[in-house]
Amino acid sequence: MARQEQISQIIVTAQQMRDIEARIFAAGMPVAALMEKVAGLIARRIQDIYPNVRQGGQGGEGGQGGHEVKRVGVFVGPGHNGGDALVVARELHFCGYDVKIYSCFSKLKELTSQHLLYTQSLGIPCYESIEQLSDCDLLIDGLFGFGLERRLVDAIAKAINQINSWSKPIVSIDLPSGLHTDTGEVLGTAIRATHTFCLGLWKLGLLQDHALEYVGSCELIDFDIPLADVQAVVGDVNKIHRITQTTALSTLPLPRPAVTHKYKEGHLLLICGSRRYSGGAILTGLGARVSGVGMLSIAVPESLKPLLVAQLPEALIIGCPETETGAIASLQLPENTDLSSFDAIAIGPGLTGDTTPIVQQVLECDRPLILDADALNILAHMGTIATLQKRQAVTILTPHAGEFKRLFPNVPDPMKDRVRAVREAAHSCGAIVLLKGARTAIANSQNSVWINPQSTPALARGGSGDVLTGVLGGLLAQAKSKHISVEEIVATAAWWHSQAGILAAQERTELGVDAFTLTNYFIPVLASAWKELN
Ligand SMILES: NC(=O)C1=CN([C@@H]2O[C@H](COP(=O)(O)OP(=O)(O)OC[C@H]3O[C@@H](n4cnc5c(N)ncnc54)[C@H](OP(=O)(O)O)[C@@H]3O)[C@@H](O)[C@H]2O)[C@@H](O)CC1
Ligand SMILES: Nc1ncnc2c1ncn2[C@@H]1O[C@H](COP(=O)(O)OP(=O)(O)O)[C@@H](O)[C@H]1O
Ligand SMILES: [K+]
Repeated sequence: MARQEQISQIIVTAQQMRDIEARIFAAGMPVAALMEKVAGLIARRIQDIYPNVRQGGQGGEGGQGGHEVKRVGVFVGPGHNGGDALVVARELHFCGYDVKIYSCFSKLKELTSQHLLYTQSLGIPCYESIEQLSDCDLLIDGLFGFGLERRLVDAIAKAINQINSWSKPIVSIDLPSGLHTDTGEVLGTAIRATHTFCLGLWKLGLLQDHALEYVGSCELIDFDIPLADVQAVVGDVNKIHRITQTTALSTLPLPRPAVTHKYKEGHLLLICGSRRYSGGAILTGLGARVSGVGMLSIAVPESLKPLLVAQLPEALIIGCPETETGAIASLQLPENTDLSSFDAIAIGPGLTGDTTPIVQQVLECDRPLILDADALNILAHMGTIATLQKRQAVTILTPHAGEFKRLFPNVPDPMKDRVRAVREAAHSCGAIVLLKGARTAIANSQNSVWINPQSTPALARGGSGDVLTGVLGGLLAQAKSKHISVEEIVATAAWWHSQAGILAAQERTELGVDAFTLTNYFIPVLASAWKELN
């Protein structure tokens, strides 16, 4: 696998980044040389996106003409994030931008202090009041990077709030100042960046939901960290993986073997729907359809059968006896079939809370199982950890934050640190847990985590989770004879779902992605990614 791809799949904490940095320095790389290299890359990227108006705007984002600027304001903090910013300031000055610096710290790290002296010798003005930078067209945030651990208060907090109030484009170096590098938590206040140039390796905090309002569009500035150093620090356990197109495509059941048949390509059973929530069953079925699964059976209350047959003519619709409320009363599988006949089972969407015996029965079977929606709430009532401890086969839970809290009342609040929460949850119950959100996070019981780095708020709509359950079920069923880890399959389903949402939103705006429409975008996304690969 190409180096760039390997780097793009890694996510680190602040401590891991410090350890990696220490190895590079111990091997002989001078600190100043590394700063020079990194900041040079940042300066070049800034010139691409924000070309200097004096040079007639030759560059531009992606070379197509960017946002021209003349005056650049650079905010300099006390550590090496400030040092990076000063090197950027100097380079932009030499490229003809009008650069002004703000720095209000009495004590700077040695290297940062030297760079400040040199910029002053070049005649680049440095101010202690941010007001002097209010007329700039572009702002560079080099206040704090991964060294920030304490809350921002007093003058610096006030300055950041004021900078945000100007509504100017802001480029943050490494991460928006004020965000915690690991949790993405706002430490008092934080810069609201337009672009974040993350240095070297993806920092975990940038991939946490509550950081998203602050990070703007993120890109990685690769500065050739040796993979051996990364591997030595990150290791293979407790790893945090960033899901990419490459990992997703390598997991999908493509190409198919030339000689195969429908049962070899997986038999999925969906158990879903009720008289009240019939749509959930349809959407889950349509999700399963796009996965390409060989055989699809869907157990629904008898009264829903005609509806499901009309929507999914290729599926075997199993009409089950229903309760007075129109929920499935008992699973009435076809003759010669029991739950062990299926390669995977997904249960939950639209079931209602009246199906506890069904959920219990399914939990007792030895098939790979996905629990979603109402099945999760029923599991929470049964006692998540005690119930799941009895299971031998793979279990996947796909809660949103509300369901998550009901399932795992003793795990720290996912609103604060979703990655820690999902990790502790998976560890405590032995299942694979997919915590839905803007940056869906998946953990297994061995503390490994996968984060889906791109998505769209267009997916924040009723029914889009049902589609995910169907897709995931279909992929899981197809994986039966292939040596693909279940975690990778779950990660791939999350990636595919988001990419379908992104494509749909590009074509139809963020308001045009209802769950039914979403199902039409899975195959176009896959077709273009597959074409790119081959
Ligand atoms: N690793 C790499 O590969 C590379 C790293 N590089 C760059 O180094 C950056 C990390 O640099 P860093 O370690 O110097 O920390 P940084 O984030 O600048 O700030 C820490 C300073 O802030 C201070 N401080 C903290 N809290 C505070 C508060 N609430 N209020 C006020 N002050 C507070 C704290 O002071 P102290 O705690 O001692 O009081 C300390 O001095 C990294 O993000 C990247 O940009 C590149 O140059 C090359 C490649
Ligand atoms: N802001 C967002 N950005 C990206 N994806 C989102 C956002 N909000 C929700 N989603 C995704 O939309 C889906 C919603 O699922 P869920 O809440 O279970 O809905 P439902 O049960 O109605 O189908 C999840 O896959 C989730 O990750
Ligand atoms: K910063």
